Amino acid sequence: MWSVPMRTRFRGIDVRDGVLVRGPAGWGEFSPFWDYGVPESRRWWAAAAEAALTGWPAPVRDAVPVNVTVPAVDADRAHALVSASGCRTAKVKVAEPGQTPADDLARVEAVRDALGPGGAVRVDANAAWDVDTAVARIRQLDRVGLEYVEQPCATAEELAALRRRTDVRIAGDEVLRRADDPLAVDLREACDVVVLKVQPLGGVRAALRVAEAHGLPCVVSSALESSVGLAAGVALAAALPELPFACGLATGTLLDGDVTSRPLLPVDGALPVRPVTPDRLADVAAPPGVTGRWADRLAAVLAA
Ligand SMILES: O=C(O)CCC(=O)C1=CC=C[C@@H](O)[C@@H]1C(=O)O
Ligand SMILES: [Mg+2]
Repeated sequence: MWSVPMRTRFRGIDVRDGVLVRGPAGWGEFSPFWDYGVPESRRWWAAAAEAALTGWPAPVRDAVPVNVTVPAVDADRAHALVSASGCRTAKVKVAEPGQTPADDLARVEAVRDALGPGGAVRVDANAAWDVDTAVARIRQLDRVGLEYVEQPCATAEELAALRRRTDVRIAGDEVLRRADDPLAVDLREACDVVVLKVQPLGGVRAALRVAEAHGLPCVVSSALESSVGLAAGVALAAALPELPFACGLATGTLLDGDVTSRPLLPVDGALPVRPVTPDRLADVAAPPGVTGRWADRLAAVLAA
């Protein structure tokens, strides 16, 4: 069990932790967020089991372009993060609690300034808006030119209603990864892009099936994993027949530490497709109380 502080609070999280498992095919990660219950966490376990027992399909590319992920920080910090990243695409968190529309606009403008006109800016609202609010906010943020807006509203019906009222592409994230059956959600009118996350979808092969079922362009993004979990995301991105957009897999830079001495961090806006060996487990070992909570959680997921 590992535990690492976040450099910046993200999604209300200050510390990220999880379980690594080793099997004949390699290492897998099980790290559902603490607010996720047992039924939802089963798919996260399936992803870890796949990595450890079976491994992943063969890659069709040897590098994966990635976006820098910009938390809900002030405009100056956002500018510095993007400038330091080496990435040509940035994903900016908007509509977070405590942030005003003016804060969001200032952050997005700073990111556009850091990237220059040739870069791509996307935003993620994590389902915070109703349709009318989304129309208004997207119109305002699109002043800088948006590549897409990720999960502006909660449901597929709302996304479809919004999509009829905006020219900016809509990407679906929670609508898929938190669905009871991600294969069965009807996204035809709702989305232009689907966001695939390996653990929430139950593994690399399961995510490839989701991609095939929806037939839309895909972006692979992380669940804020250690480099062991990120490697599964890279494997998915490397196995997709087409990869038209940068992926959200550069989140290693949000963690203040990692399970390996060779973390998966972006170089020139891309991650290499390569195995990750967790050789720093002793340095990032979770404290005893946290280890006990993970053991209980794993037992509950395996029991049912
Ligand atoms: O997509 C990225 O750039 C990084 C990953 C990321 O943003 C997320 C990871 C995990 C939980 C989420 O709140 C968040 C997202 O909503 O996409
Ligand atoms: Mg998202």
